[in-house]
Amino acid sequence: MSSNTSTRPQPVAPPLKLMAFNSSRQSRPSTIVTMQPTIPKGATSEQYPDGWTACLVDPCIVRQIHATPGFPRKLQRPPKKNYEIRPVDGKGLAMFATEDIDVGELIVCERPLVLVQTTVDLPDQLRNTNVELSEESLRQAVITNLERRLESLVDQMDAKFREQYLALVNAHHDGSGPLLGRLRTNGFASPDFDIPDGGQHRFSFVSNEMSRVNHSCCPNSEYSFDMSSFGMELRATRLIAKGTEISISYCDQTGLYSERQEALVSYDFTCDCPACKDHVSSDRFRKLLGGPLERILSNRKTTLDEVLRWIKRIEDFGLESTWAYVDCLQFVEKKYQSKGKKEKVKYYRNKAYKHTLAIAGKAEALQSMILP
Ligand SMILES: C[S@@+](CC[C@H](N)C(=O)[O-])C[C@H]1O[C@@H](n2cnc3c(N)ncnc32)[C@H](O)[C@@H]1O
Repeated sequence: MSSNTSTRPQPVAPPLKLMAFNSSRQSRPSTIVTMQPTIPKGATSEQYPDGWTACLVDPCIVRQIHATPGFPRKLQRPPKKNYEIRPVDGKGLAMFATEDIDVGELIVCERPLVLVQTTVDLPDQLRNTNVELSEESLRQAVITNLERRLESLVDQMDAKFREQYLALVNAHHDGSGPLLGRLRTNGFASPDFDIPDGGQHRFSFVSNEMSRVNHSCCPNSEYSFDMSSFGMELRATRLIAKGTEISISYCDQTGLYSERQEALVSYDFTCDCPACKDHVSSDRFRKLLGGPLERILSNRKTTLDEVLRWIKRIEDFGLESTWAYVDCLQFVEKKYQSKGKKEKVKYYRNKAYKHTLAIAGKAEALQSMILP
């Protein structure tokens, strides 16, 4: 997810769309390996209740993961299970709150089933051929290649995790193959890794329970990734009342209706969230979240009341998972600070912290408390 009002790095992203395939014949081949970090060969899922991740990535990525301070920390689980997964009309399975869940509260923390580098080079036989191939043929060749690699990866998974992966939904009927289709339907983009070739590589995580969270353009939760525990974390971005469906956004929720529709096409459903139902007013507001709000927040003359009204409007449009919202909260905190209103400062600081925690995870939230 990206924000129009902040240049801060966004460590998480929505579930993947199939990546821009590298169709350059000259490109350097990347070595892709299959491995399971830190888990001894032959280990079973019973021995490792936190699970582990089958990786289909360049070996240098595995080295980077291993070099993360504290890796592999134990997963931080919520103190009590606060959700259930059950079918819902027209959406397949869905995740529901089984009690009220507060902003910033952890809902799910799980180790991904797979981590896959989704930008892959052309198979050797195609790279070495002199025959000109159409973009579509190249795309199909890369898809087939990745499907084969995924077959080998899935074959090596523990039986329980393999079963979980194969039970996921595949919404992609465009020649992706059953394993790549599942990756594309359920994948979450990972944080960036440094690759020595300097290329723009992309990675995708798939996990078990979190894959059951459906989409909304005004979601009530957000995903982040904690590298040291290698855990995917889902937290509430507004109060989720018991019985409410838990949702995330699969696309940039600050995008306009037409942009969101386009981004969602490959998931094979029509979004009927409030922003899509009333797209005229939601588009009008979303257009303001970019440049106009940014200018308002950087203008010294902007008043506290003005930004408090913005906060209310962002909440009315269900956009609390955006950086625009956090930026407004931090603006208000600073204004109260300049007025010496300690209680208000504490309140808004805590609110900004909880939202940053939900959007970007603990490391980023702690960092935001330290920064002036
Ligand atoms: C990541 S899966 C989510 C869990 C899925 N419902 C299941 O049964 O496992 C994504 C798929 O769920 C369905 N889906 C997600 N959000 C939806 C929504 N707002 N309305 C209808 N279907 C949705 C679509 O079929 C989509 O391709």
